[in-house]
Amino acid sequence: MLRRCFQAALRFIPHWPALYQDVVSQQTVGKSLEIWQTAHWNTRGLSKMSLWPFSVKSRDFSQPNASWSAEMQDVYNRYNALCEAETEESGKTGTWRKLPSYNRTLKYVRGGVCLSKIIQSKSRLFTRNIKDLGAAFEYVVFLNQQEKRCVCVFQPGHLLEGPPGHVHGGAIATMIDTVTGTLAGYLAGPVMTANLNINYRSPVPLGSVVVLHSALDRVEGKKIFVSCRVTSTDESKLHTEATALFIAFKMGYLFGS
Ligand SMILES: CCCCCCCC/C=C\CCCCCCCC(=O)SCCNC(=O)CCNC(=O)[C@H](O)C(C)(C)COP(=O)(O)OP(=O)(O)OC[C@H]1O[C@@H](n2cnc3c(N)ncnc32)[C@H](O)[C@@H]1OP(=O)(O)O
Repeated sequence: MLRRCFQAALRFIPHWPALYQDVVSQQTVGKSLEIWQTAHWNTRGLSKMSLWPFSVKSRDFSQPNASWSAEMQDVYNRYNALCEAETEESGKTGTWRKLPSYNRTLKYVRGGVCLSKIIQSKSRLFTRNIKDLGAAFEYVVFLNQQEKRCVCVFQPGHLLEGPPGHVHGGAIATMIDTVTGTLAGYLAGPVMTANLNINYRSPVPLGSVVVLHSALDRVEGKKIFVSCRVTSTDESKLHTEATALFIAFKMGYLFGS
C-alpha cells in the first residue's frame, strides 16, 4: 500500500523523479556529494526551486522562542553572528550556516513537503514532536560545510528526565544521532545510522544548555564516520563523547524498490 502510494506520488511531484533517479544512480558518497548539495537537498529553500503550485513552505522549528534561557540565546547569537559576519564579508554564503529544522526528514528532499502530506502524514520527527515550547528538545544546528563540522546548541527540557533532575541517556543519544546524522546527511545525501558508540562522562542537568560539536572523521565509499562531543557552553566540562557510522543509501531502499 505504502509502495503504491509512493509510486503514485512520484508521478505527481515535478521534481521527485529527478531526485529519485539520481539517488539510485549514485553508488558512492564521493560521487553524490556535490550533486546532492547543489541540486536535491533543500538546503537553500525549497520554495525557490519547486514548480509545485501549492504552498511548499515548511516551518523552521529552530527559531529563538520564549522558552530559551539567556545562555541558550547567547550561544545562538554567537554562532548566528558568525554566519552573518562571514556572509557580509564575502558578499556570498558564509562559512557557517544556520540549518533549518523541520518536523519530518522528508521535507529536506525536493518535493518532500508535498510528499509529506501524502506519505504517513501523521509521522513526525522524534525530536520535533512535542509542541510545548522548551518542554523537550530545544536545539539549533549550525553547519560549517568547508570544515565538515557542525555545532548544535541544545537546551533539554523537563520531559527528558532520566536520573532525577538530569537528562535521560537516550535523549542525549537521540541528539547525538540527530546532529551527527545531520552532518553526514548534508555532506552525503540520505544516510542511516549503522553504529553509534557513546561514552557518558558527566550528567547533563535538565534545563541547562550544552553544545554538541560534531566533525567528519573520514569517508570510505558509502561509509561516513563522524564523531561528536557534548560539552558545557564554555567547553570546560565534557559530558559525552561518541562516534557514529552512517551508511549512504538509495531512497528506493526505504520504499521497497
Ligand atoms: C534519512 C535521511 C537523514 C538525513 C537527513 C539530513 C538532513 C537533516 C535532517 C534532519 C535531521 C535528522 C537526522 C536524523 C538522523 C537519524 C538517523 C537514524 O536514526 S537512522 C535509523 C536507525 N538506523 C537504522 O534503522 C538502520 C538499520 N540498518 C540498515 O538499514 C542497514 O544495516 C544499513 C543501511 C545501515 C547498512 O545496510 P547494509 O548492511 O545492507 O549495507 P552494506 O552495503 O552491506 O554495508 C556497507 C558497509 O557498511 C558496513 N557496515 C554496515 N553496518 C555496519 C555496522 N553496524 N558496523 C560496522 N560496519 C557496518 C558493512 O560492513 C559494509 O562495509 P564494506 O563496504 O564491506 O567495507
